[in-house]
Amino acid sequence: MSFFLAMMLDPSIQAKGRKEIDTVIGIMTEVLRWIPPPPLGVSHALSQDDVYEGMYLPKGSTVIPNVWYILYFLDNANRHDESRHMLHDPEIYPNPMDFNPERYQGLDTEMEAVKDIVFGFGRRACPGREFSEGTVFAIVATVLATCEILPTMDASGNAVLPEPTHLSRPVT
Ligand code: HEM
Repeated sequence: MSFFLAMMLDPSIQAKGRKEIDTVIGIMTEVLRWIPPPPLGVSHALSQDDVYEGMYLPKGSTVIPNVWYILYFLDNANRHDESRHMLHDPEIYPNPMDFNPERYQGLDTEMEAVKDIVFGFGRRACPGREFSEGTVFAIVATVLATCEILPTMDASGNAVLPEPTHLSRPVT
């Protein structure tokens, strides 16, 4: 849904994706960063006592990863040394609520860093990641190649653009 919303709001990105297949991965990554499907990841219970940034966390605590605004250490030397980054950190992703696939400049390291967060981390990271990436890529590429995503029109023929607002709670 985020993909269709983004394409409707900016037809120029849609046109670029249609023309240059290389940009599809950037579009796909930006869909995942812009509105991460699990904005608070998946919560876990600590199996042993832990300390995070000087805070003592006893065994059994529930930990909720704030993927939207998470603090995350990257060991990739090609990226920001010892940086912490979040999917909506304005220092890493300027104007984070703008949908801008060009922010990755086509660099795999930049795009992988987003997916390393969206799909969770450590031993319980999403086992469906590769499957999802392949499926989303196929859907995005096929839709862009065969369809034009347009907004609805009012009685006078003016485009009615949806407001990109989001709920701050889970939807059941
Ligand atoms: C865009 C699509 C998807 C996203 C963003 C996503 C994201 C996630 C996240 C954040 C977790 C929790 C990781 C953690 O605990 O740190 C997770 C777990 C999991 N995902 Fe996905 N997922 C996606 C699609 C799928 C698909 C298609 C499958 C199966 C075919 C799948 C199967 C699972 C399973 C089985 C777990 C639990 C792993 C465990 O607890 O050991 N996911 N996913």
